[in-house]
Amino acid sequence: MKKVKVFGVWASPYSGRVEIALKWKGVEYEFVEEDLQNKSEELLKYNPIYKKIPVLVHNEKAVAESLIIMEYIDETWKADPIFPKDPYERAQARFWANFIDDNLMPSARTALLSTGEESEKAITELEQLFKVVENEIKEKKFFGGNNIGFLDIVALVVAFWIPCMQEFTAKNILTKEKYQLICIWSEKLLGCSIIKQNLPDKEKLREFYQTRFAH
Ligand SMILES: N[C@@H](CCC(=O)N[C@@H](CS)C(=O)NCC(=O)O)C(=O)O
Repeated sequence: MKKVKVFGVWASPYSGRVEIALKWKGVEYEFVEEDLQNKSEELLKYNPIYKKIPVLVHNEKAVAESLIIMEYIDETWKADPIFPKDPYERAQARFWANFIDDNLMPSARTALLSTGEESEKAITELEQLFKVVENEIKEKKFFGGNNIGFLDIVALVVAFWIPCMQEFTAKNILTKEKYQLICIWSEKLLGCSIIKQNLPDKEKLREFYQTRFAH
C-alpha cells in the first residue's frame, strides 16, 4: 500500500492542485476517487469537520483543505520547493491564494452556473476581480516571478477551469481583449508539461458539468 493517499474528485480544481503539487515533487501516491453524493466512510473519518475533498493521508495522518495540504507537501518533501523562500513573498503568495479561493472562485461559480440577475451581478463582480488579478500579474512571467510556484498552481482554476466553464456555458467573461496579461500567463502555465499532463480531459469535464449542474 502506498503511504500517501489523496481523496479527491478527478474534476475538482481543489484536488487537481494537490495532485500537481505531489507530481511536482515526484511523490508517489494513490488517488481515491470520491462520490460526493455518497461520501465514503474513510472521507468522513479523515475530514470529519468539513467532509470535503481533497484530503491527503500520509502515514495514516490526514490533512484537509487544499492550501494547507500544499504547504504540508512543500514542508514534507523539500526538493523543488513550490513556495517562495522569502517570508514576505511567502506571505504574499498565501494572501493571493486566499483571494482566489475566497473571492474569485465563489464569484466565478455564481457567474457561470447561475442564471438571470444573480449571474449578471456576479459577472460584474468577477470582472472587477479579474482586473485585480491582471494588475497583480503585471509583467511577471508567472505569479511568483520567473518560475511556476504555489500561487500559479492555485490559480490554475483561472487558467483552466474557468475558461472551460465559460466555453461550456457560452458566457464570455475572461477574454484576451479584456485581460491580456491573464491570458498570456495562462498560456505559459498550460504549456508546462507537469501541468498539461495532469489536467482533466476537457470533453469529460464538459459531460461532468452538464450532468452535475444541469438547470
Ligand atoms: N476550501 C476547500 C474547498 C474544497 C471543496 O469545496 N471541495 C468540494 C468539491 S470541489 C467538496 O468536497 N464538496 C463536498 C461538500 O461540500 O459536501 C479546499 O480548498 O480544499
